[in-house]
Amino acid sequence: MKQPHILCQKEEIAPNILLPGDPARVIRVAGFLDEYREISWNREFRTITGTYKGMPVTVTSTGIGGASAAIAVEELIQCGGKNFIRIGSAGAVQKNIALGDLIIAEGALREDGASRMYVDEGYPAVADPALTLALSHLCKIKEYPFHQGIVRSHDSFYIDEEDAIMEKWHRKGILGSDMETAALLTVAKLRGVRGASILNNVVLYQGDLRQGIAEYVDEEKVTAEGEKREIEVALEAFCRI
Ligand SMILES: O=P(O)(O)O[C@H]1O[C@H](CO)[C@@H](O)[C@H]1O
Ligand SMILES: O=c1cc[nH]c(=O)[nH]1
Repeated sequence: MKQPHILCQKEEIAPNILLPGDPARVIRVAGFLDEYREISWNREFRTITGTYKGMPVTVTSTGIGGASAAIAVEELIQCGGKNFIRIGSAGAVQKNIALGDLIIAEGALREDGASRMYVDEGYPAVADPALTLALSHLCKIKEYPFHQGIVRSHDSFYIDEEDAIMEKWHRKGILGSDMETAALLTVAKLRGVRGASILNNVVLYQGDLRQGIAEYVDEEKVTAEGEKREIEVALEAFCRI
């Protein structure tokens, strides 16, 4: 049976799945694969399945926010998905994180609505240790600048209190801000699959949010390179678990 939002069924989906937010990133991942075929594209959910160094892999875009990310993950699990790595973009919450640096989430603050509908806030959103270790090990070997720790996932970009919230989490050592990591890690843990997240920094701490994201969309050099690195590292991580 085809899943109602992602429009995929069991035999079309690999156990190892990359989750970008943006459907355009799906096709940029395709460039790293030996071969691939497009399975479906419905709403924000674009899915391809192919192989990387002979290993089957699926890539599905989750759209913006925890609500759509949770739908994608739930339906992909129904199709046989077992290991999930988000390959996202984020804004830095620390000054030492440069554009294009990678942020590996050990866990996520749950400031999103979707994960809180699943379970109380006290339940931690924790990344799978094996996938996370593989991601950081690969960044080290390749000498890609990366930072590892807690990220914050939220639901609303342009709220009046944004600067004050970032300042608060800056003081607590949070590394970056995105919108889907918490939902992915929470749903993955509740459903007994592996979830991890690696993020490409596209906005400097206290930098201009609109400008950072616009430059990333225009494939500005440093953040485009960060994206290539997170894709490469995530694909390699699947080969090591
Ligand atoms: O680039 P993606 O993976 O979509 O990630 C980030 O970018 C979007 C906002 O610009 C949000 O989805 C946020 O989490
Ligand atoms: O600052 C940012 C940049 C990308 N995505 C976010 O959620 N926040």
